[in-house]
Amino acid sequence: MSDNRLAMEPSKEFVFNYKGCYFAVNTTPEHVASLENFEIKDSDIFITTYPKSGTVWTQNILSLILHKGHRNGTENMETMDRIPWLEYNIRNADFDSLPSPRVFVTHLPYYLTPRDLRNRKGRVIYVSRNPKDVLVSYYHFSKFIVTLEEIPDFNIFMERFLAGKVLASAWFDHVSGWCNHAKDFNILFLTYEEMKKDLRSAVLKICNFIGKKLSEEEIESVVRQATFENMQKDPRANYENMPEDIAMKGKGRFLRKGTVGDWKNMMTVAQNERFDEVLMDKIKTLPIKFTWDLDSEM
Ligand SMILES: Nc1ncnc2c1ncn2[C@@H]1O[C@H](COP(=O)(O)OS(=O)(=O)O)[C@@H](OP(=O)(O)O)[C@H]1O
Repeated sequence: MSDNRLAMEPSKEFVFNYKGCYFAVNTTPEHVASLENFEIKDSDIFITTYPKSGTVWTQNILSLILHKGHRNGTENMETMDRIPWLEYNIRNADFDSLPSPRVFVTHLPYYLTPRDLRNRKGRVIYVSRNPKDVLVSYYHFSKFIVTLEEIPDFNIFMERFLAGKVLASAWFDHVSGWCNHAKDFNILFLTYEEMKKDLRSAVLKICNFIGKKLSEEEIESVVRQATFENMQKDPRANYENMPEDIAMKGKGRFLRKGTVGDWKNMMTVAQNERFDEVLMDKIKTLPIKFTWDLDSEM
């Protein structure tokens, strides 16, 4: 294989492909396959995202909404124990014994989710983010998380991202798959940018969707603790106590910048044109309208 083609292939040391989707090697094809039959309860909630789209943010919001002890700081439970990863059950959580409503987090494409979920059982909160910011966030993340292949050259990382040769595969396939099959799910769509613009409204939408009534004061407390600045200071929200096998290499932070439009600080004019050439026509077919910076909407 030529050097160029080699550079495009994700290393098998880090990922495997299962039914057209790349997974990190800290799960197994058997575990992913078993999820098809995973039994869903009506009260279950799934936070579903493509990587770097606001997953941890939404996890923290759900923890704050659902758990008084999390909200008032009397409980100190790690986010990944409170809301475990469905396809990466790294702490071997017993999913059956989680208190109701159980909340899971996942990067699964729609077609690999549990069958019950695809029959409108349980609830899905799907959060998406403009893909240029996703790309830049993903690039920085891959430099400091042990389980991701580090690709120092941003050009190569971008080409892999555009070709779907990264963990969770192609951004467009993920988002369009979920949008096109929305009717199969009981689903709420949110964007990172709307959360950023008006966090309170996003929190209220989530409360309404999951049928949780909170007082004004409680809502205020959720919103306050879910801001970027306050989450950065919260070790639970900032994933400071990660297990060693997925820990950080020490060059970055989980909550890095938390802004809309950071891609402008990273992508050259040529890279931006290349990105648009590959993805922009496709993006325009999506029902979600992305915000590229806080002053402009598509
Ligand atoms: N409260 C709050 N406000 C604004 N932005 C926030 C917040 N919490 C997390 N983030 C940003 O979300 C990005 C990480 O995305 P994910 O949590 O989806 O990453 S992961 O897929 O779970 O690895 C990552 O984005 P970047 O800063 O652009 O890298 C985080 O900083």
